[in-house]
Amino acid sequence: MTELLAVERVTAGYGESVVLEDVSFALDEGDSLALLGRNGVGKTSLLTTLMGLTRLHKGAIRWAGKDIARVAPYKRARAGLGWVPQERHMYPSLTVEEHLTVVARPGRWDVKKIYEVFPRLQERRTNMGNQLSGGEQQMVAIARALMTNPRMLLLDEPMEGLAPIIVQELLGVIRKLVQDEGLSVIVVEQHARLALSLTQRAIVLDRGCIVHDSDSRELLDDGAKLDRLVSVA
Ligand SMILES: Nc1ncnc2c1ncn2[C@@H]1O[C@H](COP(=O)(O)OP(=O)(O)OP(=O)(O)O)[C@@H](O)[C@H]1O
Repeated sequence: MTELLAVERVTAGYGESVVLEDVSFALDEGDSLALLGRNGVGKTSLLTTLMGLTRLHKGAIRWAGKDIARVAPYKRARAGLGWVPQERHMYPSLTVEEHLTVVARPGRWDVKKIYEVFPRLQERRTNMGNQLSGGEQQMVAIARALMTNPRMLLLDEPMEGLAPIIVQELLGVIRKLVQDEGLSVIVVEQHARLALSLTQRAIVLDRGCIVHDSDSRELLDDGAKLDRLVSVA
């Protein structure tokens, strides 16, 4: 497999403050990673560092073989990093379909394919951004990122605040993207077991450092260790 993303000894933060320290990992095309850890350990900051939205103090970030440490966020998005932020960012004046078409870039993901994977969005295609449930908004946020035809999707707590039945529906969709479509993903999730069930590999952060890196299966099978690593004391 070809290396898609390499994070090498990255130390990053906000201004002078450091929230990620000496973080290293690499992912190949098609890999799926669960990024776990307690609140405030730096999971979101790792995603925003990949997008170029924090200050990189030290280290290197390589994307498809190129150093992107000094590349602007919009160019990283254009190069194939599809970020789905926690806040979802719906526009009340745009319909579901307009949310999708305004960001469309050429590639295998188009509105037709989106509706095959998210039939619920087809049903809601003429609804405005403020006429959607939380789960539907999350689906639009993911679908919108897919419309840019990314090579990797960065999902920041996609299940947050959603009812269990919607979590199951969304889980099915993300599983389809990872397993059937072979899309590379990094999933930040408080629901650690759900994230582990979706991915091949897991990294756990604690206070900005990687404290665990293994197959997702291995961590899922060791419940005591998982609880020790991610549960609130
Ligand atoms: N824009 C910012 N400016 C300054 N500090 C920030 C900013 N965003 C986050 N931080 C700090 O960086 C640290 C890591 O936060 P981050 O949101 O990355 O953690 P997290 O693991 O994603 O947490 P959560 O699960 O609560 O979202 C925290 O101490 C937080 O207060």
